[in-house]
Amino acid sequence: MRPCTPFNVYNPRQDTVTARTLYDKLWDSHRVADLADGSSLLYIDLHLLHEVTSPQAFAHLRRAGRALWRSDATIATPDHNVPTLHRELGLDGFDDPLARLQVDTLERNCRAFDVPLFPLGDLRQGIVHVVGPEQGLTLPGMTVVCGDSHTATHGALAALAHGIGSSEVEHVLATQTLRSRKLRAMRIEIDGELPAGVSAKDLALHVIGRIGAAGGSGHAIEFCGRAVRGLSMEARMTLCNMSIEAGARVGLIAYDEVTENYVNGRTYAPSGSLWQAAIHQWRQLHSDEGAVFDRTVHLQAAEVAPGVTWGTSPDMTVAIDGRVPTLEEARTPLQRQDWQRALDYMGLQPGQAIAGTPVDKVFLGSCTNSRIEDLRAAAEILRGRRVHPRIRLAMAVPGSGLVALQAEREGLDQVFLEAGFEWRAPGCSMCLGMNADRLAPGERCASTSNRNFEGRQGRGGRTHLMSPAMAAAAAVAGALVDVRSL
Ligand SMILES: CC(C)[C@H](C(=O)O)[C@@H](O)C(=O)O
Ligand code: SF4
Repeated sequence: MRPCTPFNVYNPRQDTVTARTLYDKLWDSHRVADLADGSSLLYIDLHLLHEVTSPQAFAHLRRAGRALWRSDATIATPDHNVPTLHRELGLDGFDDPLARLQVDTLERNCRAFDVPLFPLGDLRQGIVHVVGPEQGLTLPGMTVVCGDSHTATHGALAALAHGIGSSEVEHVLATQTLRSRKLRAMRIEIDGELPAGVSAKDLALHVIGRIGAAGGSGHAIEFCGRAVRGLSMEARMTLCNMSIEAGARVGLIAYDEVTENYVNGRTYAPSGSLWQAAIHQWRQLHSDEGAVFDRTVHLQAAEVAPGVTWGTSPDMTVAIDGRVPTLEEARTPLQRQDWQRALDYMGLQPGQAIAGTPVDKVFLGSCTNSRIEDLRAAAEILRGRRVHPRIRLAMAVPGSGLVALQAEREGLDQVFLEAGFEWRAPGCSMCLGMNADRLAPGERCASTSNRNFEGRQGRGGRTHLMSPAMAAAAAVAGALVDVRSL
């Protein structure tokens, strides 16, 4: 273990810069001041807002008579509780008065405080973590915050990105800075290549299964190694998105050509000479040779198989050809208790094969897996096939209006509809059931989202997390199945 400071931090009094991690570089370049209690004030480049965690912050600002420090570094879009049907009705399409009030309040606050907004009905509206990178708002080297734990997603672009609480949302709105404590640095190196039919979601579940749901706590994780470099930008977002489910606030991937090609040409990305200047700097966004991490984990990509969760925590995960654990396999009495409770809640028997478990609903969406590549992967499985008659509802919920448009241009919406899926409007939807898209008690769902906690998708609902291809395969088979066997 090494102390985080001062040895690995750029010291302006010295001529030499010691080897730094990517996290060190992002931290150092945003540190405005060191505070007496050991925390630091970080400058925030981009602040993303949604309807659930911003209302109190605006209310407090109003009461204190404060303005926004930089409304142009702030952007908002409603996502968590928007309905995914009848969007042509606007606010009249909401059955839930609280959800309607929150979305209406977001729109009013944005008007009053001059915050750019992608509102309902705008093609750019969508899940905030899909929208930021898609628009080129999230850029390499930035600090990005949002009142939302899955802000870790944006770290895939070599940005320091994490969730903040409502009072911090207020602080950032008023000052464009955040009081932060430096995290420890963890490196997860994934060697080799992912086998055919295995995606970034399977890798994310594998990582969480190995290090545990609290394995990354207190750390900023940097994912590296050949398997990570081989991932597309969208796949990298899936991996970083799930860092929070491994207990880490931050997930990072170094800048490379994949990042550069993804960002180039996006609406808010720099262009011309600014682009040239930007890429010159961005190319430094990697951990230096010899940079020291507090913890390193090595994993082999060849060992990753299509995964599925069996329990009520994302680390209760198993390869699709595996078995639910028996209680005797628990390492501690506490784990045994957790597993017993999870098995009861999920209606599963210890030691049973996970494949073949019948499914009632299928949800394709969420900030983890609702981008165009996710929809393509699912559509590829569904083309020419039908949803099993046992499935009560299979829904595809694109991450943004622009993702939906692209999918429609490629005819993917037709593939979903012909297979028996519903094609819905963008939002968080059944990822957390803050709108009408929910599981009924006891219903079992094959879901591409990121959390399988008790009641997450509706009271008494049972969630199995998996990749888009695996969820599509479950829709066809009416049960959990190995997508490679279809
Ligand atoms: C509502 C919001 C605060 C929450 C989060 O922070 O993650 C949500 O997005 C979630 O996924 O549970
Ligand atoms: S899609 Fe799910 S995980 Fe992502 S921000 Fe929305 S509710 Fe949270």
